[in-house]
Amino acid sequence: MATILLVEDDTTFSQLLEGFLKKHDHHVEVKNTVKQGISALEKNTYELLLLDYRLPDGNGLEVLKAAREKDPPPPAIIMTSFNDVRTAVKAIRMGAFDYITKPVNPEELLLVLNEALRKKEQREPTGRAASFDFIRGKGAVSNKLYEYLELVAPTDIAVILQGESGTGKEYAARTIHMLSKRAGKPFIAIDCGALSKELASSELFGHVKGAFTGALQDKKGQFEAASGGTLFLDEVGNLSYEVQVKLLRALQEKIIQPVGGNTPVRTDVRIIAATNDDLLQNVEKGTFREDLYHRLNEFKIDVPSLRERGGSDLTLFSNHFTAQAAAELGKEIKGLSEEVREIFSHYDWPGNLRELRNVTRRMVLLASGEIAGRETLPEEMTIQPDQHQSHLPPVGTDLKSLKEANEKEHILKVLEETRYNKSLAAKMLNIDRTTLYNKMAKYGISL
Ligand SMILES: Nc1ncnc2c1ncn2[C@@H]1O[C@H](COP(=O)(O)OP(=O)(O)OP(=O)(O)O)[C@@H](O)[C@H]1O
Repeated sequence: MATILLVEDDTTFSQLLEGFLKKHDHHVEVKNTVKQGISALEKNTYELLLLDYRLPDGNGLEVLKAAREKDPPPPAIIMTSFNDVRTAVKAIRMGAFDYITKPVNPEELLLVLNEALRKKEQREPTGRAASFDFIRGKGAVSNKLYEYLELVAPTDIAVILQGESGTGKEYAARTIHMLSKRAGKPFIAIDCGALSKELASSELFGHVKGAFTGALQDKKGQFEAASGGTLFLDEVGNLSYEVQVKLLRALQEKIIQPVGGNTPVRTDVRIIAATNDDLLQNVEKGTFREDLYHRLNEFKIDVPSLRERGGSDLTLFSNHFTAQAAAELGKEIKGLSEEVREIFSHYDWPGNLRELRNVTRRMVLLASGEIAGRETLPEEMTIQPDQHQSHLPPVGTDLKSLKEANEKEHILKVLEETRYNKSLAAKMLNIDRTTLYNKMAKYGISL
């Protein structure tokens, strides 16, 4: 049983959810606005947050931000529409545990919720690396990734894993740990994006009683908890300058100093850092210390996006996630239909493996036969570009309309040529992805 804060403005839906969660022995408190959500967080402690993205006075990310001030910050799940998957990706970067797309399927929610609560427990100090199903992939790009993981694993060098959200950086870090001589010791993952400036030092290095208001007793930090093992710093670019200085010292001198304490403590941890951003750019912008960058960057591994992994990996991963969801949900699903595979191959997966896992899990939940078909896909994934064309007003004869019609036609052509790989299409069109998305929205192309 967990105490859950649900922030959702649709009252009918929130009542339904509340009833459903209560039936599963959870205690639920419902708030309808960002303001109410933040004020509830100030007064009470919750084990999990369930946040609607669009709220009348703002969005769920604002509540998420306020939750980072809590020690420890509770895991949060964002509920969002499929079209807002990019927002969800942003939420994950800000420390959300996961997202689910609306309309929310209660069984799916329960699954994600239990996973979040389980993971919360695992993250408590001294947790060993939990067993996990790591799929290597079989395309050339995936082989290269695994080769690098194997190569660095037996050493003690610091590693930066760079890749888009949901590409499997934490999984890659766990793999390095499991293949290393530290495998028998703890693997501790810290989501630096989820820590406030104030809490980050105490979370990493610990504190002594009385160090600040609320420090009621000595607390060991994660450096000590991971002793002999591996510390995974996710979204390392989010650490404040002050914490970066302390981290550098910990890495260089292998000693840490708990907040408010005078006695240095020796540490022995291997650091693996992950980032979505190009940290070097952050160095140039002055938001990330250059000396720390070099210290962390003893070896850098690019974790490929799902688009880059190629079709055979897409099949491999979707089979894996389908089987995984079928086992978890006790359903007899054998696979996905050919039509679904075709749609998958045209979609560009901005949320990468996490999004593929979420989409397949939902499909397994909704499927009634042995094969999950097109009808179980989120509707937005099944719209063809030519369907949009028929909805558009007829092309005018003025120059502006002609130019736009040409532009639209050209974008569609390039999208087709690239099999709807939007990154590649943007490259070919010599525009950035955001511009391409804007133009697609303008012309009603939404594959
Ligand atoms: N190699 C893999 N084999 C099987 N599943 C994987 C693998 N990599 C990732 N996944 C799945 O994708 C999900 C997201 O992976 P992970 O959390 O490692 O991504 P990430 O890159 O660290 O994300 P973020 O940047 O948002 O922190 C995992 O929970 C898991 O379900």
